[in-house]
Amino acid sequence: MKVVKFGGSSVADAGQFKKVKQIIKNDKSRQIVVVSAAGKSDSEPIKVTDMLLDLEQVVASGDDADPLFKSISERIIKIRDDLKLPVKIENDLQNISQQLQHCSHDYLISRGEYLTAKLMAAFLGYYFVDAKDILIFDEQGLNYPQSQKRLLNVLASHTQLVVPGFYGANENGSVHLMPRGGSDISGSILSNLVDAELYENWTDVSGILMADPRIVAHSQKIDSLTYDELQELSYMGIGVFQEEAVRPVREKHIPTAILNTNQPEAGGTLVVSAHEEKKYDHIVTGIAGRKDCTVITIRKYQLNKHLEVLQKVLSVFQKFDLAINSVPSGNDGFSFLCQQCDITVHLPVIIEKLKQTCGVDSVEVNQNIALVAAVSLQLSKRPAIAGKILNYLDNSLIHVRFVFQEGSDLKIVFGVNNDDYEKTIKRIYRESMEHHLKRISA
Ligand SMILES: Nc1ncnc2c1ncn2[C@@H]1O[C@H](COP(=O)(O)OP(=O)(O)O)[C@@H](O)[C@H]1O
Ligand SMILES: N[C@@H](CC(=O)OP(=O)(O)O)C(=O)O
Repeated sequence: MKVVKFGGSSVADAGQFKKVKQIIKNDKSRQIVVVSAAGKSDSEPIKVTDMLLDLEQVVASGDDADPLFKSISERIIKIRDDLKLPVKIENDLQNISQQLQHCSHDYLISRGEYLTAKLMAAFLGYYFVDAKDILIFDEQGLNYPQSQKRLLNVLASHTQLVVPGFYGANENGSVHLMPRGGSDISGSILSNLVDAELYENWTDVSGILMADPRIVAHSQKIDSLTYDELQELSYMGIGVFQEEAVRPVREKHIPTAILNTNQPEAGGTLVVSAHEEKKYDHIVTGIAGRKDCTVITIRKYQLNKHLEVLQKVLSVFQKFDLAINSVPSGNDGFSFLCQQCDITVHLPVIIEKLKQTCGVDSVEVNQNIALVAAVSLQLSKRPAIAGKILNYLDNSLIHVRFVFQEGSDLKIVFGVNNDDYEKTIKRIYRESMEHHLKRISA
C-alpha cells in the first residue's frame, strides 16, 4: 500500500484535481491520499490556509468578516462546480461560518484541508476520513498505538481513503493543528501507521533540487537523499518537505519519493536510509538556508568554569519560549541563533535580563543575518571541504561572519549578511558543480 500526499499547489484548482486523479488511476496501490488545502496556482495568488489566517485576524479585529469568508467559499465552490461534483459543500461552509466568532484557531485554520479533502474524496470516489477521528495527539505528541488502531479500523471497511492533512485531534476531540507545511507530516505519519511500501509526496517540482530553484535557475535534481540529509535540509529551510515529516518515515525505513504532479513522468528524489555506492559523488548534496536571523553572543571570562552562567542564560530564553540554536564562539563565548520574527518584540527585555541577571561580561546582538548550509554525507570524511567553500566565498567578497559544522558533521553552516544570502547560495552551488564536473572529467 502506498500513501500519497498532494501539496497545496497540486490541489489549487479543478485542473490540478484532474492531474491528481490521473496519478491515482495509474497505480491502484495509491490507497491513502492526503491533501493540503488548495494552494497557489497561476490563477490563484493566495493559499486557502493564508486566507483563513487573514480571516482569523479580521474576526479578531471586529471588522466585517463576510467578504473574506465569501471569497474562501467561492474558491471552494468553484472547484466543486468546475468538477461538477454532487457534494453539498455549502453545508460545511455554513457550519464553519456559524462557528466563526467562537471557534479555536486550530479548527479554523484546518478548514482548508477539511474542505479540499471532502471535494477530493468525492472526485476520486474514495472514502473521506476526518483526520481528527484517526490522528490523536497527547502531551507527548502523536499517540501511535491509538491512532493506528483507529486507522486500521477504518481500513477494515474502506480500502481507499482521502484524509485531510495538517491536523488531527487532541485527546478531548478538539482539532490539533500541526506546524505550517504539516500535511507532509500527516502523510509521513500515515505511512508509518500502515507500514506503507512507499510514501509519495507530490508537489510542483520534480524532486528536491540542489538549491532553491527561485535562487538558482536550472538547479540540479538530487536523485537520492538519506533521511539524515533530508532532515538537515528541511531544518535549514527547504520548503518542499516539512522537517517534522522525516522522523515517522525514517523510523520504519519507508522509502519516500518527492514527485511533480505537473510532470509525473519526470521522476523525482528518492529518500532512503543509505545511499547506494555512487560513482561520482557531489561534495555537497544540497544547499539550503534562511534569512532574518538574530545572533546573540554572550561572553564570560572562563565560561568553561562558570556553567551556571549558561544555565541562567538558557532559562531566560526558555522563559520567552524561544526556539534557539546554540554554538560555541571562541573560548569564553556562546552564540545563540533564532529567527528574528520570534524574538523582535522581546529583544530589549531579553538583553536587559541577560545583562542584569546572568552574570555575563558582555552581550552582543547581530540582526539581519542569513544562514546558508551545505549538506553532505561527505563532510565528515573530508573536512577540508569547509575550508574550500570558505575560501571561495572569501574570493567572492562575501563577508562570512561565522561558520559552524553540526548535525553529526552533516552540514556546514555559514552566517552571512541577509543581503549576501542569494549570492552565497549561488556561489556554493557553482563551486560544488565545478568540482563535480572536474571529478567526472578527471
Ligand atoms: N531545494 C529545493 N528543491 C525543490 N524545491 C524547493 C527547494 N527549495 C525551495 N523549494 C520550493 O518549494 C516549493 C514546493 O514546496 P511547497 O510550496 O510547500 O509545495 P506544495 O504546495 O506542493 O506543498 C517549490 O515550488 C520550490 O519553489
Ligand atoms: N496548508 C498548510 C499545510 C500544508 O502542508 O500545506 P502545503 O502542502 O501547501 O505546504 C500550510 O499552508 O501550511
